[in-house]
Amino acid sequence: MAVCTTLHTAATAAAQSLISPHRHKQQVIFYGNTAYSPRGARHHSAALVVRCSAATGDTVVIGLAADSGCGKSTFMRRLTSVFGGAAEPPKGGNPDSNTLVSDTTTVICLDDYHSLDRAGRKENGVTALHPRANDFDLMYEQVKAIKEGKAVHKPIYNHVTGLLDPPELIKPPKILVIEGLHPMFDKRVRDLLDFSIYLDISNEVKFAWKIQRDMAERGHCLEGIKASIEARKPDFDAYIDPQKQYADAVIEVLPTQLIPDDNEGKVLRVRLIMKEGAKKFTPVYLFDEGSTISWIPCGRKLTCSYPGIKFTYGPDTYYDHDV
Ligand SMILES: Nc1ncnc2c1ncn2[C@@H]1O[C@H](COP(=O)(O)OP(=O)(O)OP(=O)(O)O)[C@@H](O)[C@H]1O
Ligand SMILES: O=C(CO)[C@H](O)[C@H](O)COP(=O)(O)O
Repeated sequence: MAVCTTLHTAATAAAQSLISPHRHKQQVIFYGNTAYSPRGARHHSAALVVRCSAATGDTVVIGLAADSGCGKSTFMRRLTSVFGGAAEPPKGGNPDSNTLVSDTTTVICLDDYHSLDRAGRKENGVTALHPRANDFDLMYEQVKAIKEGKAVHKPIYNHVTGLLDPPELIKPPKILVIEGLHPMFDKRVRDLLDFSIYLDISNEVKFAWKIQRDMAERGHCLEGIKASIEARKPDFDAYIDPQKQYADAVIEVLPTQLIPDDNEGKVLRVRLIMKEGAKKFTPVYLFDEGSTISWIPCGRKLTCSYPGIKFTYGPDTYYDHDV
């Protein structure tokens, strides 16, 4: 249950509240000469702002799953800015904290629930993707507590040292995002999620992104990155990839089909797969439900080799459910 307030910038006195059956919080801004309130009332030359917050005050929890180097941080930065405010590490805390806090949203990285540090994983011959290297009991207890409005002391996995650092305090935000390798792996944690997203990046694209990032920013050599990708593959297939069947939305990023024999990888094919009947969210469409758009630039006018754009919509099935 959410309480929503609509505010009209050209009619400041006109503010009204409504109760929505959806519990998630959102701010929707409609611009234009004519704006419609959710009840259908008409307002001219106004910007309509709808602000919703949970009537019960509990935290909305979003899960974002993907393999390392698949764009979780990049996607999160965009998402938190959509929810409001710039996301920053907790002030005065551990400089190597993986947490990001904004006005509305706290993003915690599930790497913080590694139960084995870098040396421990090496000793036990397991990768960070293996369930044995992660503490799902603590993950469940802490996400549940935050969802119920309680602060927790969450551990920190330090990616610089490879060690487990002293915990940091996480206060319950309006929106909690848990991002990492396993947000949908443990059923107890999965059941706490109000919405879940899986970034499904094809191998070709994943390798290109990871190689470029790890060489430029993390000082790894090409051979080392390739070896690490190979070593993680069996655990990725066993423990990470299967989570996509549970996601409310899957974003697939694949090589383009618009450029024959493309090896630059700059143009990508993206498929947004949305589960039908997700309880708390309505589907979104690139243009409009059911529409397909194709744009081919005129070769005589353009000197570049861009292949154009295609937006295609269609119903499908994915892991036995309608999408
Ligand atoms: N949407 C995108 N389009 C193009 N490149 C992208 C996109 N998202 C991510 N990348 C590239 O992939 C690299 C890895 O992305 P990012 O650091 O967000 O991944 P990550 O999943 O958070 O990784 P890790 O878990 O290892 O920290 C980035 O440096 C960026 O160059
Ligand atoms: O898959 C990963 C998620 O980010 C990391 O490899 C894992 O967290 C271990 O980190 P590091 O390589 O820094 O020891």
